[in-house]
Amino acid sequence: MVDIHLEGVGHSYDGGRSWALRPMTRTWRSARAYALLGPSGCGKTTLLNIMSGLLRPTVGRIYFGDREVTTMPTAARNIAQVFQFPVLYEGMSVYDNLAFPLRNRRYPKAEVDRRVRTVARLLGLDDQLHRRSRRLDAGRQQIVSLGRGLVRSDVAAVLLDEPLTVVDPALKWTLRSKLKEIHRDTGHTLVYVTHDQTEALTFADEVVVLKDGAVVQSGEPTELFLSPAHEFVGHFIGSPGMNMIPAEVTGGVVRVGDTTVGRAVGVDGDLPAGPARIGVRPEFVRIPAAPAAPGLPARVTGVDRMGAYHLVRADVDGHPLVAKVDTGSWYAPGSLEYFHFAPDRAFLFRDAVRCGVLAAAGEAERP
Ligand SMILES: Nc1ncnc2c1ncn2[C@@H]1O[C@H](COP(=O)(O)OP(=O)(O)OP(=O)(O)O)[C@@H](O)[C@H]1O
Repeated sequence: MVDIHLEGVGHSYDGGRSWALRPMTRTWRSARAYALLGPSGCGKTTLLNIMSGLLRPTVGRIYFGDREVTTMPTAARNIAQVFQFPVLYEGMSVYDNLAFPLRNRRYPKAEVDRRVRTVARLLGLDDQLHRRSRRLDAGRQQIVSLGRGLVRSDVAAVLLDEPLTVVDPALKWTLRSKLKEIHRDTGHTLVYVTHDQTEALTFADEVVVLKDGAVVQSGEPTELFLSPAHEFVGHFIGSPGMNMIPAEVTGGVVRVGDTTVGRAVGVDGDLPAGPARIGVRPEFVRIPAAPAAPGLPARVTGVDRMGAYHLVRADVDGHPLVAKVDTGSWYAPGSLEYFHFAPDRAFLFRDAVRCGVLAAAGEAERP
C-alpha cells in the first residue's frame, strides 16, 4: 500500500472554459478510509476517475508512492474499483466471481479459498457461494461486486463510487459496518464517493467535502461536525444543518441587531469591523429557563416533535434559528425566548469561510 499524491491535478471537460475539478494538491494516506462527500455535480466521480486512470487530468501529476502514474492506464495502477451498479460475470458462481481477481493475480489456491471465504462471511454471502450470480437480486449482486473489490489485500487502493446505491436501505447499515470491519482487517486505502452524509460519517476515518470542484474542508467526522470551516460544511453535514445569522462586528464586539451576543476572536488575531455571519448548530443553541445573561431574543414560530428530541424554530429579524432541545421542554409558538450559544461552538464566517469564533461577552461589554 502506498500514499496517493495529487500534484496540481485539475480537470476541464470543455477545453479549459470551466473546471469540473479545480487544480488541487492533496495526499491520500496509505491504509486510511476516506469518504469523498458532496452534492451531485461537485466533481466526486471526476476526481475518483482521475485516481483510477479512467480519466486523464487536464493539468497536474499523480503519484502512487514514488511512481508517477499520470499517463498509466487503470490496469497498470493496481487498484480495485467498485461502481454504483454490479459488475460481475453473471454466468459464474458467487465463489468464482470473488475468486476471479485473486486467480488472475495467481494467488495460491489455499489463499484464494481463505480470502474468498473470509470476505463472503463478512458480507453475509457464505450461503450463496455456489449460486450463479445472475440468480441473485440486484442488491446481492452489488454486494458480490463489493466483495470482488475488497478481496485482494495487495492493491494500492480500493476506489468505490456510490457502491450502496442499489442496496436495500436496511442492509446499507449492516454493509457500512462490515466495510469498516474489512478495512480494519485488510488495511486497504479506501476512497469512497458518496453524497450521503450518514454514509460518509459512519464509515470514514477522514471525510473530504467537495463543492464546485474544490475541497472546502477535510477532517475526521467529529471535526466537521464540531468545527466547520466553511458554511457549506455546516449546511451539508448535520440534520438540520447549521443556523446562519447575520451579525455586525464592531471593535471586537458581535451584535445581532441591537443585541450584543459575544466577542469576536479572529482566526488571525483581531477581526476587522464589518458584517459577518454567525454559524451555530442547533445542538449548541440553548434556551435557559431563567437566563443569567440576557441572550438573543427571538420569537418561537413552531416546535417539531422528533421523538428523541424537539426542534424549536424561531425567528431573529426574519432569519430562522433552530434549537435542538430535550423532549421534556415546552415552548409555545408566538412566545419570546432568549437564546444562548454554547461557548466555542458558534463561529463567525465571512464570504462563507470561517474567520473566527464567537466568545462569551465580558461583563463590561454587555449592553
Ligand atoms: N463526460 C463529461 N463531459 C462533460 N461534462 C462532464 C462529464 N462528466 C461530468 N461532467 C460535468 O463535470 C461536473 C462534475 O461531474 P462529476 O460527475 O464528477 O460530479 P459528481 O459529484 O460525481 O456528481 P454525481 O454525484 O451526480 O455523479 C458536472 O458539472 C458534470 O456535469
